[in-house]
Amino acid sequence: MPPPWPDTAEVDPAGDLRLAGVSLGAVAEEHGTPVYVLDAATFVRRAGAYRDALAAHHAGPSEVHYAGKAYLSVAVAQLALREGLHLDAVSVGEVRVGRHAGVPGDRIHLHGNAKTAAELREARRLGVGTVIVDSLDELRTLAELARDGVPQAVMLRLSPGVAADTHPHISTGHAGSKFGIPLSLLPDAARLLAAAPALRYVGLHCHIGSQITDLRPYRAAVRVLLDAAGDLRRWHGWTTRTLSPGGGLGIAATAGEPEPAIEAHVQAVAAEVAAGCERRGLPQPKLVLEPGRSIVGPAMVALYRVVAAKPLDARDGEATAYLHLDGGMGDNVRPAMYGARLAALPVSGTCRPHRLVAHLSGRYCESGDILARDVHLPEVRAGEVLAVPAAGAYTLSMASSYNHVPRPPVVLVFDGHARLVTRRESHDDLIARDAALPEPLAAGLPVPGGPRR
Ligand SMILES: Cc1ncc(COP(=O)(O)O)c(C=O)c1O
Ligand SMILES: N[C@@H](CCCC[NH3+])C(=O)O
Repeated sequence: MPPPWPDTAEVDPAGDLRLAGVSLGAVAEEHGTPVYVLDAATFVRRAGAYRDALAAHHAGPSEVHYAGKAYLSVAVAQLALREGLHLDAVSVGEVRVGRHAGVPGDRIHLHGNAKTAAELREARRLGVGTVIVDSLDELRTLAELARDGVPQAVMLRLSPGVAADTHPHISTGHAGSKFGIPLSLLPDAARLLAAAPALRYVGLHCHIGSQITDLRPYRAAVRVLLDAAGDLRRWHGWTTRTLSPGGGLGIAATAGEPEPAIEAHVQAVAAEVAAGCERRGLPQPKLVLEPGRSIVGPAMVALYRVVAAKPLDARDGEATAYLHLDGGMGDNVRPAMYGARLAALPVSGTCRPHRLVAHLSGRYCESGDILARDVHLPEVRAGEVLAVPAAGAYTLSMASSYNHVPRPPVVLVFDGHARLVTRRESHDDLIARDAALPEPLAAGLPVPGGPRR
């Protein structure tokens, strides 16, 4: 099937949807719904496309750092590692998943705009290789921590002042962004670094945003990084060994949406780095890219069961009905938060003619919990299972247990096999953190300072 479906998606002769040879209807029966299904082959092909394109188009060394914020689990960290990828972690929690999965500390970069001293200390204890510093205060904190005698490799995250055409919530490199060190503060950052002998400057980073389909802003961002590399060389004689223009490549989530090819993106970045270094007389750095969405997004399909089909009194847009699903904004907040558009098809009788236009409504107690509007579908009845493609990125990683609904499981499919790699959260998991009302209050004693009874 064409994108946005995963590489191995097909409709079998009985008219049922399969992934990696596994019936999605069978996955829904065995594991319940909602359930997320991860196609290993799609993940591996996309990870490999980055790795191979970088090797082909960049003259120096290169690394692909899988951005765990898009979606991270032990199995996914291991899959990324198996493909030779490194890990971009944005919290100690993500570092721990990586380390637990067997990712060596020196293959982990730690990002984040508000890392606390405690987090930085813990990251160092866990052996994190490079810290991507986001502010002058963080540089001071790190300099203090590195007085313990353990040197620390650092990259500076710059705020490049480059606007990317994407949703404002996921634009990160424009002037005024909360992320990165403003260019005007680069001299101060360099002075702090120079005064901290335990901090080792290795390079520069920026990230202009996410779900980006126009490649031009990447070129602009690379030029800003290379100008800064030239400044640091002039001021302090430093060599920028590593250059990372971040991640952010967009994907298609519905048929016909534009999706830039991974190789074209890598080639554009590498060409700008090569030409820019030559123009400035800088050595070719190690080039790092940090894709998240463009690797895992298209590799996952979410399965929901239709709980009720509710006809509308009057047409709403094109839709004549709501299909109430057993999931929604708790497992995929993207439509509510960014206006993301999603597609869907039934897993059985997938090729039936489209006779229905419906809104796919989530189960959460919010009017805004609509997963997709005006979706063209076959006549779907209550009880049927729908598959939503391109569901891998920023869905489960942003999931909540709103309404005390447990978060869904993940089933990995490969070569005719299906394996549960993350179990469903249970009601016991959700209750486990709660303590009962303290004894005196439970016994009805008055609360000091509270109203008299
Ligand atoms: C620093 C950094 N690197 C990489 C990424 C991954 O972005 P994406 O998942 O859009 O490729 C992000 C998220 O936007 C980020 O903030
Ligand atoms: N959560 C965002 C992406 C955030 C990128 C973080 N730097 C999304 O779903 O599109």
